[in-house]
Amino acid sequence: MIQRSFASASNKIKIVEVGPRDGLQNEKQVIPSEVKIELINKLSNVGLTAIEATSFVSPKWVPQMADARQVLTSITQKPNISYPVLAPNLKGLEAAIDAGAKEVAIFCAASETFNKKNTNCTLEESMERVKAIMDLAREKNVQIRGYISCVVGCPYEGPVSPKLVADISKRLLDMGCYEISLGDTIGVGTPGAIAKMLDEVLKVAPADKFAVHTHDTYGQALANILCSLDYGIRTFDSSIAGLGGCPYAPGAKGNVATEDVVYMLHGSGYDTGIDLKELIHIGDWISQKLGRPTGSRAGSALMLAARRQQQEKAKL
Ligand SMILES: CC(C)(COP(=O)([O-])OP(=O)([O-])OC[C@H]1O[C@@H](n2cnc3c(N)ncnc32)[C@H](O)[C@@H]1OP(=O)([O-])[O-])[C@@H](O)C(=O)NCCC(=O)NCCSC(=O)C[C@@](C)(O)CC(=O)[O-]
Repeated sequence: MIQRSFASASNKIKIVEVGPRDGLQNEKQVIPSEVKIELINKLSNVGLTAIEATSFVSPKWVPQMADARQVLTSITQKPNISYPVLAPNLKGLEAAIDAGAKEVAIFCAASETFNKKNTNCTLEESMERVKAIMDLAREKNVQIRGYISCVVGCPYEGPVSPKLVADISKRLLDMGCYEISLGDTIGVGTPGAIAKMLDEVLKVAPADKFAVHTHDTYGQALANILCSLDYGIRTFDSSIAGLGGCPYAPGAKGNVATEDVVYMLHGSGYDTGIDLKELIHIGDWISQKLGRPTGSRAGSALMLAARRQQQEKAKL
């Protein structure tokens, strides 16, 4: 049974657009840096306030992100938008700062096996890395966002304990993360599982300290966002055209599509500040660049309607 007692929170929603990073990191084809840069510049014009730009991770582990410095230093950064980047260790943080990053996201998983596969270390070693990152970040005035992967299920270990997710959240917040993004990395979560996880997590900090990051592998992403809204969560990660999938989560589908999230939220009376009409054109553009149909249902339907309208106009 889903608890609905937090439904009175604000109707303002923050979307963290993760397409340029989470969306593209797992693409097998080489994506030119210019395309990534153009994607971020286009996304900077639709009302988004946070666009995750790239990751400063080992290029041996994630070759697609090898151009992190070029991307971050070439985009046109707008003053009202943050452009966080991922860093798994001190080396990544130093490189990110050197390229001008003002916000960095660290990541770990609520599963030892996933943590090892993704970052080649145990959860405790991840915590040590985060501590080292925090010390330098504080000195350099860089904001740190924390990701926890596998918050309801792990591809290697199965269901994950909500208590463990709450414990890791508390440790990351205590170390200085300004927000924790709770990742359903493989999209196995249902509203029931998300509710159980949030019941525990919200014992350690209020809802405004958390974001929810969903993948749509089982078609549950929008339902999980709706459930999280009931718990007072107001920040959601999503990816243009539903791009994405973690390289260390076999079979995981893309992130929930930003167009679908915005369509649902606007239709339900929430305010994202995002221009959906502009957004769907970017989804269409990047899908054409990647040579495949968009992963957004709303994007696809709205583009079709827009094209029909254009054809009707041309006939007149
Ligand atoms: C953490 C490591 C580096 C450990 O990997 P390792 O092999 O144990 O690292 P190492 O310290 O032994 O170094 C190996 C090589 O990598 C280099 N190296 C070391 N660090 C860096 C760095 N920062 N940037 C660039 N290069 C680096 C280092 O210099 C060395 O180079 P070599 O001497 O062999 O030429 C590796 O496992 C790694 O990069 N992992 C990242 C994996 C990744 O990016 N996964 C996807 C992001 S997480 C995700 O998508 C989930 C999320 C966030 O979206 C939420 C969700 O949905 O759950």
